[in-house]
Amino acid sequence: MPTPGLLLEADRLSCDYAGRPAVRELSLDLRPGELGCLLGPSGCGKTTLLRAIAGLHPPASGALRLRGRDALPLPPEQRGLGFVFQDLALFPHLSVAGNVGFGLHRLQPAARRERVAATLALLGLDGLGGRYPHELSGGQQQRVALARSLAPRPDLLLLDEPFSSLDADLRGRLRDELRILLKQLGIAALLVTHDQEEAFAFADRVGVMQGGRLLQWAPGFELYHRPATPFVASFVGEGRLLPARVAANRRLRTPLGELDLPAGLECAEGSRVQVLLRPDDLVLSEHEGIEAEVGAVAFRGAESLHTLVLADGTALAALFPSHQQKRVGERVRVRPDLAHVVVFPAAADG
Ligand SMILES: Nc1ncnc2c1ncn2[C@@H]1O[C@H](COP(=O)(O)OP(=O)(O)OP(=O)(O)O)[C@@H](O)[C@H]1O
Repeated sequence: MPTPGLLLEADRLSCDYAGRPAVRELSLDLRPGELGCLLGPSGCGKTTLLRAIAGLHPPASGALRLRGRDALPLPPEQRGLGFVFQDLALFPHLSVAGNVGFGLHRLQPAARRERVAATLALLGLDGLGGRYPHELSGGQQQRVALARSLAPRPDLLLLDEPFSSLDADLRGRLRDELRILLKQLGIAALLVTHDQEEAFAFADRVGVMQGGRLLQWAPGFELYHRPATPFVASFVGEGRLLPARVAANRRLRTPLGELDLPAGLECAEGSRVQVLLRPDDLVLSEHEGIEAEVGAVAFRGAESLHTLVLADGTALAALFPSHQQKRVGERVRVRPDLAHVVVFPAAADG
C-alpha cells in the first residue's frame, strides 16, 4: 500500500541477472526534496537498484511506487526522473545548449531557450552554451550533464557516481553546490557513491548495502553512532569491535575495563558480546585508564590516528589532536569515553 506523502517507495524489490540475485528484498523511501545516498562495497547492487528505479532493469519481484503510483509498468521516459551516470554520455555533436535543451522538446522554442539559459546560469555555465563537449574541462562537462538532467525540472534525480572522474577538490565543490541547488529547487535525489565523506556531506539519509541487501537507511549521524549491524559499524567510519562479556549489574567487562550495558538492551549475564569502539571514543588519561603501547601513528593534519596495543595484544585505533601526537613505542594511558555504547552479539566464529 502506498504511504501518503512519499515521492519514491521501493517495497521488497529484488533484481537479478539471469537468476543471479543482485538486489534482494530491498525497501526504502524518499520524501519530496529529500537527498538520499547509497553506499556499499563494489558489487553490492547499488547501480542495479538505481537502474531498476530508472526503468532500465526490470525487477524480478517487489513493488516500486513513484508519487504514490505503481511505476513498474512505466518506461523510463514516463517516470519523470532525471539521471546522471558516471560516463556522462553527453552528445558530442550537440553544443552545450543543445545538450541541455535535449529533453525539452515539449516546450515552445522561446520557453526552451529561456529554460536552457536559466539552467546554464544555475550551474555556472553562462556564456558556454555555444561550445561543444570536447571544448570543455572535465568539471564543466560534469556541470553540463547535471544541467541536462535538471533542465526538465524532474522531482527526482538519480546520480550514479557522477563526480568520480573529478579531482578531490573539484568533486567536493561540485557536490556542495549541487546539494544547495537541489535544496533550492526542491528536487529529491538518490546518489550512488563509494565515498563516505561524499555520502555524509550530500545526503539527508544514507543507505548501506551489502550483498544486495539494504542494512540500514538512516541519517549519517545515526549510521555512525547507532549502526544496525556489525557490517555497518565497520563499513561506516573507523572502529574496532572489542570482545566483551556481560557481568553482574548490567556491567560489561571489556579489555579496556568495565562499561555500562546500554539501557533497554537485554543480555544474559555471562553472555559474550562485541562492543564498538570508534577512534574518537578513546582519550588520553595520565592517571587512570589502561596502559597501551603506540604501535603506529598516521598524521592527518588536525588529528593523528594512533594504533594502540594493549598488554593482551588487543589493537585499538585512537584519534588524538595532532599536538598531542605520540611516538611509536611510547607507552600511554587511555580510557574509553563513549557517549553511547553500541553492543552486538558475539561473532559466531569468535
Ligand atoms: N549486466 C550485468 N550482467 C550480469 N551481472 C551483472 C551485470 N551488472 C551487474 N552485475 C552483477 O550484479 C551485482 C551487482 O552489481 P552492481 O553493478 O549493481 O553493483 P554496484 O554496487 O553498483 O557495484 P560498483 O560499486 O562496483 O559499481 C554484481 O555481482 C555484478 O557482478
